[in-house]
Amino acid sequence: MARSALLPRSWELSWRDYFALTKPKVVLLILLTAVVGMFLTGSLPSPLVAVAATLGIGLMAGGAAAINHVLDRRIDIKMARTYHRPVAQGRVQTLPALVFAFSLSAAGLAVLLLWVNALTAWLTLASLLGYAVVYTVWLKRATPQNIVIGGLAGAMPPLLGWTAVTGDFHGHALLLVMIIFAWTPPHFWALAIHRRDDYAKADIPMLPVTHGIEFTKTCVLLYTLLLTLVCLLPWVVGMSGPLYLLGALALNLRFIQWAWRLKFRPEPQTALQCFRFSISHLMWLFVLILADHWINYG
Ligand code: HEM
Ligand SMILES: CC(C)=CCC/C(C)=C/CC/C(C)=C/COP(=O)(O)OP(=O)(O)O
Repeated sequence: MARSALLPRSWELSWRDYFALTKPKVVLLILLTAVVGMFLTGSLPSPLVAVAATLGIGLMAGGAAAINHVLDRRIDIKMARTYHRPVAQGRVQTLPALVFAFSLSAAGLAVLLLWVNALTAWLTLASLLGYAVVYTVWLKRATPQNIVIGGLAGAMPPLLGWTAVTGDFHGHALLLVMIIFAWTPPHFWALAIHRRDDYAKADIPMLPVTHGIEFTKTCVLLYTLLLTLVCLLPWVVGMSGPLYLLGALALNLRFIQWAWRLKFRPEPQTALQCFRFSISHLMWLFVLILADHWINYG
C-alpha cells in the first residue's frame, strides 16, 4: 500500500507493533483481576461503570506498558527475549511511541474520571507511575528487590475494580492485592532464572544475577509457600467458601511442586515451565474466587 504523504515514515501505523507495545496478554490478565474485584463487592456494578472501569484500567495499563517499552529500549536490544521489540528495533520511533503511550494513558484517565470515580482514576494513575516510572526507571536498575517492591503496581487492579464500584477501600480487596503481591516474585524469578544470562548481559541486577541461581530457586520455593498462606486468607476471613479453598489448595500445591522440582530436580526447561504455570495459577485462582462468590451469594 502507498505511504501516506501526510505522515513521516516513522509515524506510519503498524498496528501489530503498536498493539505489542501494550503487552496485551499481561493487560488481559490484569483486567481479569480487576473485573473479579468489581464483582466481589457484593453490589452488582452498573453496565456503564463495569465497561468504563475495564476500558479505563486497560488503557492505562497498556499505556504504562508502552512507556516501559520506550524507557527500556536500550536494555531490551541487549536481551534475546526482548531484542525483537518494536521500539528497541526502531520500527516504532521513540516520539510516536510516547505519543501513543500518553494518548492511551490520558484517554484511560479521562474515562475513569468521567464515568467511574476520582478515587479509581488517581489510584490507577499511581499504579501507572509505579510501574512505568518507579519500577522501570529506578528500581529495575537499582536493587534485586525491584520486582518485589514494583510488584505492588501490578497487584493493584483488584482494588481498582473494587473502588470503581464502591468508591471506597475494603479489606477484602486488599486481600486480593496481597495475593498478586505474593505471586509476583515466584512468577518473575522463575523466568529470570531461565533468562539469567540475558539480564547479566544487560547489567540489570535481577536476583539470579546478584545472588545466584540456587538462592533464587530457594526464594521461589519460599514465596510459593507464603503465597499458599496468603491464598488461604479469603477463606479464613469468610470472604470465600469451600470451592475456593479446595481449588486454591490444588493450584498452590501444584505451584509448590513446580518450585520444588525447580530447586531439587531441575531439567533444562523447568524454570520456564514454572513461569508458565504461574500465569495459569493466577488466572484460575481469580476465576475460582469469582465462581465461588457466585455460588455462595448468587
Ligand atoms: C513487577 C511485576 C511483574 C514483573 C517484573 C513481571 C515480569 C514478566 C516478564 C519479564 C514477562 C515475560 C514477558 C515477555 O516475554 O514478553 C511476563 C509475562 C507475563 N506476565 Fe508478568 N510480571 C509482573 C507482573 C505481572 C502481573 C501483575 C500480571 C497479571 C496480573 C502478569 C502477567 C503476565 C502474563 C500474562 C505474562 C505472559 C505474557 C505473554 O506470554 O506475552 N505479570 N511477566
Ligand atoms: C495502570 C496499571 C494497572 C498498571 C499496571 C502495570 C503493569 C502493566 C504491570 C505489568 C508488570 C510487567 C509486565 C512487568 C514486566 O517487567 P519488565 O518491564 O521488567 O519486563 P520486560 O523485560 O518484559 O519489559
